[in-house]
Amino acid sequence: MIGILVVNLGTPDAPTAPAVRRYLREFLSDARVVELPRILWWPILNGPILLFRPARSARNYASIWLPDGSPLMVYSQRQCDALQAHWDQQCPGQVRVKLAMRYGKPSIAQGLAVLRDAGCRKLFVVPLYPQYAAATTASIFDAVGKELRQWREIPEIRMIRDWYEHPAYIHALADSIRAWWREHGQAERLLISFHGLPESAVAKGDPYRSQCEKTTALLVKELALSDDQWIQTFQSRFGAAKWLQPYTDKTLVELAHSGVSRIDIVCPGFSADCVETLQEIALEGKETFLQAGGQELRYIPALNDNPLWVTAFSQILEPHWRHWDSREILPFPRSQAKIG
Ligand SMILES: C=CC1=C(C)c2cc3[nH]c(cc4nc(cc5[nH]c(cc1n2)c(C)c5CCC(=O)O)C(CCC(=O)O)=C4C)c(C)c3C=C
Ligand SMILES: [Fe+2]
Ligand SMILES: [Fe+2]
Repeated sequence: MIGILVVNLGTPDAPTAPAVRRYLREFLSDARVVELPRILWWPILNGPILLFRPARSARNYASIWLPDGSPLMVYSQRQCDALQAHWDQQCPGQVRVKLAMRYGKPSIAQGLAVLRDAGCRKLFVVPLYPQYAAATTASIFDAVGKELRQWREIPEIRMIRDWYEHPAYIHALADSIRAWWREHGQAERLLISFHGLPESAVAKGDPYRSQCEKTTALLVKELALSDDQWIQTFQSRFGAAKWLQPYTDKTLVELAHSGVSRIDIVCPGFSADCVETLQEIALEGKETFLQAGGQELRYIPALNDNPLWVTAFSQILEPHWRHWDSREILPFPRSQAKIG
């Protein structure tokens, strides 16, 4: 049996200040996320941040909360259900997909235990981040390593690091945007917004910015957009330090002031919709743009459980399985191995 541990960031379990505080405490205590020396960071985190941010953040979560819970959890779980159904059909009984969250529940330790108990001796760990950042991807690998330190017998493991330029991912993104344009029409400008990162992380060698730029270059090429039809930005900055630029919110104002009235926004770094896309972009970004004089801002949903993404995901893993012992592993159906 092959196990696939699909890992996303994690999310509060309720849109309330206490639940958001618990979540932020765990998330922002991770030294991969905030790299300041602990002695400096601890009083800031336990002072102003955990005092004031949870209430404001909880209001943001409340504005996009779904009947079944936090969007990040709901869409990540649907994605895993769709992946499980895909492999149940391709090779019944041979693959087990399990969702885990880096912060909160279901934890990485719980996810690994479920796969072990299901008899998985070969394991993929797949962070749901197409672009590598130490703050996200490496933190998941840390947590997997930390948990496995307590196991006597560990499985054979492959960690999928990134897929920012994989043709199947680019193709799925482009197809989902084209499908959206067929249904809703195309605005004057496509804004391609990625989660931000402190500039200092890139200065220390994080490949995140160049991976985002490569994703954008491949995407606009596949969409055959000319240079005046798109713009790439970074959103969700946190704290006072300089983050990657151009900033999404400032760009929205500048575009409105320069006479652009209709914008479509897509966020290719988010595999599942969440507070950063549904609240910060689709609600707050829209308000910012309209207040600055723009007329329409439309958010193009993340890939979520789109069948295009399920196919792309299986294609991203495909070469990895082929390298595993073929006697134990299902032969990968040739029809699935082709891209396009
Ligand atoms: C120093 C702080 C942060 C870094 C660095 C950071 C990097 C980073 N984050 C994502 C993806 C997501 N972040 C999300 C929420 C979120 N991010 C931060 C801070 C940093 N992120 C905070 C404080 C929050 C919580 C919301 C808030 O209070 O503003 C989410 C959504 C979670 C959800 O529950 O919906 C995602 C996804 C990436 C990809 C990244 C580095 C590239
Ligand atoms: Fe974040
Ligand atoms: Fe945000």
